[in-house]
Amino acid sequence: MNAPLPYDPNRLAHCAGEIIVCTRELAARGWTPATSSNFSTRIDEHHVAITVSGRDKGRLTEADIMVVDLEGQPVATTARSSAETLLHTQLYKRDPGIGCVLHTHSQNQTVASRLYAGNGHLHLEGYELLKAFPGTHTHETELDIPVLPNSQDMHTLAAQVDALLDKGPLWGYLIDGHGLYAWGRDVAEARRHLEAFDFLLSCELELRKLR
Ligand SMILES: CSC[C@@H](O)[C@@H](O)C(=O)COP(=O)(O)O
Ligand SMILES: [Zn+2]
Repeated sequence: MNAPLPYDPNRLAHCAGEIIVCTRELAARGWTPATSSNFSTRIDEHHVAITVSGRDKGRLTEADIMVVDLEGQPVATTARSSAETLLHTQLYKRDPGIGCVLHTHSQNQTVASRLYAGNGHLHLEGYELLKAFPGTHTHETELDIPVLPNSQDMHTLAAQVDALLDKGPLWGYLIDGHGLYAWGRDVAEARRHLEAFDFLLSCELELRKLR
């Protein structure tokens, strides 16, 4: 077996700090109930900092962040990474420009995923906030958020995500009864996408109630 490639511990400390701050803020909004959700950032070409499985995401410390390689294998630790590690590493592996992946279980995300699972996607158009996504300069834009069937088999989910990514650019997807994945070049961009998706979902849910 080859020795694991080294990574810069200072870069890991930086990544862990970013994950901890971002995750605490999202947890404070109630988007990570009951230890759900997982978060990662890219350390370098070969390594990713990711949350340890099962930790309370509102109370993360550096000990709750570990390193995996792009195959999702732990590096220099016996800790167990997120059960959904593959859904993070598949994105880093496919696109070197991706620097951060955020997954949350907010009520908006979960309810919307249930309502639109039958359609396979939720259609958005006419919202100013669509400009939060790269390459979008007007509210006169259409965007479909895919909704995948849930599975406990990450290879099944990852294959469906790969098929979506083969079709064109994507910044996030819902999983039925589960939550939302969103990503970006760095933590700030991934978070902008996550917040935009959640806000747009909340608008669609509210409109459905009022109609
Ligand atoms: C606590 S139920 C949620 C989990 O099954 C899972 O969906 C999740 O988001 C968190 O899993 P984790 O292994 O802690 O990363
Ligand atoms: Zn989850």
